[in-house]
Amino acid sequence: MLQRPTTAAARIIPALDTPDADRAAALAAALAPHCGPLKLGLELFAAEGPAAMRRIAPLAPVFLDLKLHDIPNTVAGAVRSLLPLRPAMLTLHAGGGTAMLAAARAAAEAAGADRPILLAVTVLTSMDAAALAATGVAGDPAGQVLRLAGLALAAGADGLVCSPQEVAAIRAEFGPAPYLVVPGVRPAGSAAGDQARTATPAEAVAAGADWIVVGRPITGAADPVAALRAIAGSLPR
Ligand SMILES: O=c1ccn([C@@H]2O[C@H](COP(=O)(O)O)[C@@H](O)[C@H]2O)c(=O)[nH]1
Repeated sequence: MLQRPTTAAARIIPALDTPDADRAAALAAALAPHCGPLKLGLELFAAEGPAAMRRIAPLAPVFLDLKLHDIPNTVAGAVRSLLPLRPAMLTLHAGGGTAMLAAARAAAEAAGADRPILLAVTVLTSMDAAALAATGVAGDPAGQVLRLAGLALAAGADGLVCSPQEVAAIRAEFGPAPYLVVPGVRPAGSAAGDQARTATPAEAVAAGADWIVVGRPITGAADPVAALRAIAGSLPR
């Protein structure tokens, strides 16, 4: 399994959110020497499929962010189908429940010591309290994040995806063991876009994030490598 990062730059996971495999590969080649894993998500996988993964994987460990969410048998099958691509990290929705997460873990075990880190997505960072309430979950998103975190870790998830605003509470409740991967980070002055629960990269790492996921602030910059390096330079040592 992938080890925790030991340098500031290695904490940064750029999100290669584009439907264009050539653009993703060019970004990956430029960014890989200056960052940690590279994130391949739904936009690129839906457009280009496993071929995109095969192009990116030689450059860096790949965080395959497909957010699996289906009945246990189907998710276990999807995990088995993805294992030959050798993702370093793989996401599932914690809301899929205990049986789904346990089935994913059992399927991933087939890859032995090289299996991907299984990350349970708690509450999407684009959701605020009102958006969450509209789904029938009243109250502060942090309460639901902690509830899903406990369920997911007990079911066999290795770590969690959460917003920077819940990192400290998760560390206080679950300690140092779970891998925490944190999107929704925004350098000071950059646009939040559709992200609702944000903080700066430095705040996320200071709170206890292992990795931060950064998409548009890097990929939308005139000089993505310079943007990435500026974020790395802002992180606590
Ligand atoms: O709760 C979540 C889970 C995943 N993501 C993903 O992270 C990146 C963030 O991109 P930005 O451009 O920096 O907003 C994106 O690929 C999402 O799919 C998330 O944002 N929140």
